[in-house]
Amino acid sequence: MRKTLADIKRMKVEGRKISMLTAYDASMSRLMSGCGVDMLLVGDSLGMVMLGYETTVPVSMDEMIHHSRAVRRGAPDSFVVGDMPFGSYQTGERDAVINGTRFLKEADCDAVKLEGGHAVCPVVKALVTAGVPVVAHIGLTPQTASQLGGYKVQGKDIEDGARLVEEAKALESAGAFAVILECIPDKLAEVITETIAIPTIGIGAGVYCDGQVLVINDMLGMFDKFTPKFVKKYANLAPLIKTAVTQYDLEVKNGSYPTADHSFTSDVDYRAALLNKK
Ligand SMILES: Nc1nc(=O)c2c([nH]1)NC[C@@H]1CN(c3ccc(C(=O)N[C@@H](CCC(=O)O)C(=O)O)cc3)CN21
Ligand SMILES: CC(C)C(=O)C(=O)O
Ligand SMILES: [Mg+2]
Repeated sequence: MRKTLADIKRMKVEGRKISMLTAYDASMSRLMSGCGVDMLLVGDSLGMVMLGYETTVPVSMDEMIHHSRAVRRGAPDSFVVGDMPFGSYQTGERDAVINGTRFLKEADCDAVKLEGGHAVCPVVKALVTAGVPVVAHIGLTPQTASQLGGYKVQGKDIEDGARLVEEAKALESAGAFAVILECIPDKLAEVITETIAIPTIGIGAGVYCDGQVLVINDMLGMFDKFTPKFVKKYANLAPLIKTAVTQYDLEVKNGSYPTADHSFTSDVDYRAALLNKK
């Protein structure tokens, strides 16, 4: 059964932790569905993880829709959140609603996510009014990381911490149903979590958040370009993948793959019939 918005919001009230992971394709979302994870996020991190871009900035709406549709096909019963890419909500409420509704109409997403604080509150309000549930995202906001001086921990002094608390409150008032807190000190995340009534979902924001999110390829140990401090590798697939691919290459080249076990047979004597040979 697909969770509802009310189910997610109720989890904070009842003190049950919310688990979220990214998913980018149908094979993975199919494997992940039924594991108990409350929400799948089709993150614009797919630009870096799946498409080889250096940042999330170049990711397009069409790329996000393409991957969101795949995730939905693999996990018809999961709560899926589509990450609005850079440029899809910065040009005004009208564009944000046009793009946000695309995630629901074309990819059957349950909600969208977008980055930013006070600046995006009018857009959050417009989306929610239009019927598009919104997850907010503050702290380290990768789409504007260049303005933050890179992928750096945010809210490290009291002034910046206070700003993040105010942003969280404003986003709640604007109608967001949850807030992602990325790369902020754990005790600041605790204060934000106690201050707002909607769930906080942390990534590099410590244990006091109402939920957690990670990039699936990071936690499976199959993304080795960089590893943020907050990543815990629940598996180490990279060496397994490399060993398997190396072994396949060896066996193809030495003729030990395929064997009869992996081949199809027929009683027809093809050599005699087609080549007139015995
Ligand atoms: N594979 C992957 N995982 C992610 O978590 C992720 C992406 N890609 N792409 C989009 C953003 C970028 N993210 C990042 C990337 C790097 C750091 C990082 O290296 N942070 C430093 C903090 C340094 C500091 O300020 O002390 C770290 O050491 O973790 C954090 C988040 C999170 N998102
Ligand atoms: C890291 C999460 C929160 C995200 O925005 C993404 O995967 O794009
Ligand atoms: Mg993102």
